[in-house]
Amino acid sequence: MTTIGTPPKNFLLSVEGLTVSFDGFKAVNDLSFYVDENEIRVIIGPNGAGKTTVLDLICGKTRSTAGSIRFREKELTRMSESQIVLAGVGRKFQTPSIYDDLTIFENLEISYPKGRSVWGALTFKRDQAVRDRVEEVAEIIFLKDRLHDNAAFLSHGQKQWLEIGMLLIQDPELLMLDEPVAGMSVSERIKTAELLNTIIKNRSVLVIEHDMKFVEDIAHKVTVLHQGKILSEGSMEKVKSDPKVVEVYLGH
Ligand SMILES: Nc1ncnc2c1ncn2[C@@H]1O[C@H](COP(=O)(O)OP(=O)(O)OP(=O)(O)O)[C@@H](O)[C@H]1O
Repeated sequence: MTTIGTPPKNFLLSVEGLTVSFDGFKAVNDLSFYVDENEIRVIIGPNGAGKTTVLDLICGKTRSTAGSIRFREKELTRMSESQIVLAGVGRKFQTPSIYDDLTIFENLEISYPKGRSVWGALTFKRDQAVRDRVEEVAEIIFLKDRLHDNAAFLSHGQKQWLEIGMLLIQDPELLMLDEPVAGMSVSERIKTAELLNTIIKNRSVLVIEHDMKFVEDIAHKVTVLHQGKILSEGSMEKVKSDPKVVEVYLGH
């Protein structure tokens, strides 16, 4: 029998029935959510709600017990961490993993994907393409005039931006960030919101965040997790006024 009707919408990321059980404890429990193209989605929720575990599952660091994670036409639950990166999913962890003794230029340069060059043996052209891309990314992360300084001299916030830049240079279609503004100054936080709004022209961003002011500045949609399940979902306005969210999270 054929079904006639509107085909399901093509989301960039479709998470369905996702479950992971650690010794019988379901840290993520039958979770479903959908992320659009060019969307900034923020996941919030109390400590232990399962937020980090969701990102671990998407990037392949943790294996699911059940459920599906569709990204474009690919089923990520069956792929290795490196295959998931190649498929276009970038993940930034809380602690920056930049090289302090290299310059900002060098940090970005070493993150440029190898073997993706269309120039073949024309090394000269490839080098120019890398330099152009490094400069383009440096501008987005507000570090264009610092390219030849060692990363050690950057502020905490600038180091976070550099690490975002090291992911951006690989041009991921989905970028996942775990508490990107933790420890940042107010002005750095505002610039980070600006940065995210620039980069979603070519991708979607999935962010875990506790800083509600920042969430208000960036979120197109908020997913509130509690005990591995969705407690509420929608605009910041909507979830903020949801009594369940106030009770388990925002009221504390
Ligand atoms: N590898 C693991 N083995 C056993 N339990 C785990 C593992 N990873 C996470 N958990 C448990 O799963 C639950 C969810 O943890 P998770 O770190 O995803 O929460 P979170 O929402 O990110 O919290 P926080 O805001 O504190 O970072 C916690 O109870 C945690 O102890």
